[in-house]
Amino acid sequence: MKELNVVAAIIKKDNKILTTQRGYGEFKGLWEFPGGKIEEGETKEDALIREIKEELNADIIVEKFALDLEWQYPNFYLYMSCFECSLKSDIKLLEHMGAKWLSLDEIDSVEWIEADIKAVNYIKESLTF
Ligand SMILES: Nc1nc2c([nH]c(=O)n2[C@H]2C[C@H](O)[C@@H](COP(=O)(O)OP(=O)(O)OP(=O)(O)O)O2)c(=O)[nH]1
Repeated sequence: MKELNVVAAIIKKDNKILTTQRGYGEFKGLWEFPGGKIEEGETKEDALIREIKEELNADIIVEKFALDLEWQYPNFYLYMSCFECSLKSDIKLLEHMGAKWLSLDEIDSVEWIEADIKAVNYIKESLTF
């Protein structure tokens, strides 16, 4: 079974977190944490900084490790590490079809990719703004 190693950013601003809507592929239309696959030779932090630049044309500060999650998809096994981050610049959507800043009350108002449930629970229970 193919394995994917992915990093994801829980980007915080003004007591809200950023979620982005996938613009292409099998999860098109679902909401996720921006990020992507770790490339050969990269640290997780390097990968996250690169991915956020590619997807949102933004610079971030990776503040702290949040959680690791795993998910069995029909065609691959996902390992995803999530980090709490903040923005050093504005965002511009280069790959996603939408973005929302969600307060804690609004976390369940979007349809998250099913694998993200543990990260969503982390936000509800353990996130430090
Ligand atoms: N970025 C991100 N990916 C997620 C989340 N949840 C989840 O299951 N995934 C899955 C979807 C994808 O299969 C994989 C991430 O790969 P990706 O396609 O975003 O990675 P990439 O930017 O390197 O992609 P690409 O160049 O191959 O299009 O992880 C999430 O919250 N954020």
